[in-house]
Parts: sequence; structure tokens; C-alpha cells
Amino acid sequence: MIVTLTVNPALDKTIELGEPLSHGAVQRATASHVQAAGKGVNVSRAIAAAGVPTLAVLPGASTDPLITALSSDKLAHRTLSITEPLRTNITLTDPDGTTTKINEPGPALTAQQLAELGGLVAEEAAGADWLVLAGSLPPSVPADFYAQLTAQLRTSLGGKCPKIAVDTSGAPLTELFAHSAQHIPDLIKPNAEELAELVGSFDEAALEGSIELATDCAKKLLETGIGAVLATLGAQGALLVTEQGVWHGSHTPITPRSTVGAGDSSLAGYLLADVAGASAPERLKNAVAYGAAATQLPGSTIPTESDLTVDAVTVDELTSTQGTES
Ligand SMILES: O=P(O)(O)OC[C@@]1(O)O[C@H](CO)[C@@H](O)[C@@H]1O
Repeated sequence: MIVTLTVNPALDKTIELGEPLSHGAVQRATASHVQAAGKGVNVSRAIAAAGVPTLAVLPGASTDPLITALSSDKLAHRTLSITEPLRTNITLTDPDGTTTKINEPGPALTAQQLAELGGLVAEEAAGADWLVLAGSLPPSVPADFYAQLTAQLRTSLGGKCPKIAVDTSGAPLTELFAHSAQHIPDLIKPNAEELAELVGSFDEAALEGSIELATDCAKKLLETGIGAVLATLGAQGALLVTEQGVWHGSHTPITPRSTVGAGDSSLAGYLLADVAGASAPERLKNAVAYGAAATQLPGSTIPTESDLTVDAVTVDELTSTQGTES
């Protein structure tokens, strides 16, 4: 079972433009579609599509369009009832696949609502394989929410605490490493920009362009005691850095259609391989295959196994500290 928590879910509205986006102009859309999303919801979608049990935990009224869409999509979910509407995020897609994304802040949550959400997660995640904490936090939520929740769950669930993966950015990401080891998750999935934010010394373009630089940054994070860093590097593929070794995975060149949800799909691919007992390089291979498949699909569409081209992924071992990882 893989449980996901999306504190700030979103209805993703994708608007396809017939001409490249022109700032300040009136432009006509050629098509538009809406999908219930947010990072954790997207991870759950990919996992459910692969036939593995998953549950998406999120705030939202039962009548909110996002929640009714999850029900009609038959995605297993549990909600904390709130009265404020959830947010809508807009993606504008140029004909060449370039995307412009505008994310709303989302509804505020009170301290009591956050405590209740944490309680729901503790109930649902006890005994699960993985808990994924994913996405931005709404404006009122303290930046250390993921760090504190990680520590609380480890204390309250003890041996029943699942492995915890976090995919977020900005202060909620840096806060993971600002407390004790108990607050540090088992896995993070930064992109190049987030890796740069974490190590604070390189920019995104430099990291995406240099596998060596990205490896050095991810290895620095291992010193904090984190189990694994899965870094997604856009067209450069992805890196998996663990105590046991470092692997780089890449896909043969693809024509991108929309990168929205590609990182979520990569994380889902990694977790699916992990719960199936795959080795580290196989987990990375599946992550890269899922990310590449998502990039070739429109808007926030999350891939199913039939969209994958696993044979087009190459994984190279860059260094190994303890022989072969199992
Ligand atoms: O604002 P956040 O929470 O950082 O990101 C939200 C979001 O951009 O992430 C998903 C793609 O990864 C989309 O479904 C969604 O709109």
C-alpha cells in the first residue's frame, strides 16, 4: 500500500494554444481539459493505474469539483472536510510543448485542521509500505509541516511507520534538514532547481547540465542520513544516490508534450519498482521510464504501464561504495 498526502491539491486546467504564448495579447485556445491533481494525487493515480493499492489523503469538501472528479475517476481517497474551495492551477501549452504554469496559493488550513489531517494520515499510513508527502503547502501552513509530521509519525507509529518520501520545494524542503535525524525522510525527489536550493551553491541550469555536479550535490545530502535521493534532471534523465552507490538513468531523446506531472510519475515509477522488490538500478530505470512517458502525454496526464518504453532507458552505475546493491 502506498499512501499519499496532498496538502494543497489542485484542479489542473490545461489550455492548449494554437500560437506561442504572447504576453499581453488576446489568444484563442484550441483545446482545454481539466483534471483533479496535485503532486500526491498524481502519484496515487500512476500507482492505481499499475494495479497497486494506494490511497490519496487530501483536504476538500465532498462537493468540491476536485473531490467529485476523484470519485468519478474511482481513485481511492480520504478527505478532511473543509469549506473553502480547493485551488485551480493553469497550464498554458504552446504548440512546441513549452508550458507556462500558474499555480494558485490554495485555501488556508487552521492549526486544528492540520492536526486532523495528520491524524488521518497516521490512521491510513500505519503498516503501509510508503507514505508520500508531496507538493507545496498552502499559505497558512508552517514551512516545517512535512518535517514535523515525519518525526511525529515515526514516534507515534513506531514499527508500523511506513518509509516516507517527500517531494516539495522551497522552505518545506529545506526545513526537512533543519531539525533532528527523526525529521529527515527516507527519500526525497528533488528536480535540478530544488537540488540547487538545498545545497545553496549552484543554479538549476548548471545542475541539469552536469551530471557530476548534480551527483556531488546529492551525495552531500546523504551526509544528513537520508536513505536515498532521486534527482530528476529534465532531458538529462535522473540520478539515484544512496549509501550503496550512484546511478544515472537516461531515456533516448523524446518529443516533449507536457512536463507537468513528469516528476510525480518518476516518483511513482520508483515506488512501484521498490514495492515489487526491484534493485536500485531497476527502480531508477522505472522512474526514468515513467517520467519520459508522462512528458510525452498532454497536460497533467499520468502514464499507465502501456505508455512506458522501459527498453529505451539506459542506467549506468557511476560509483559504488558497497558492491552490488540489492
Ligand atoms: O504548487 P505545487 O503543489 O508545488 O504543485 C502543484 C502542481 O503543479 O504539481 C503537479 C505537477 O507536479 C500539478 O498537478 C499541480 O498543478
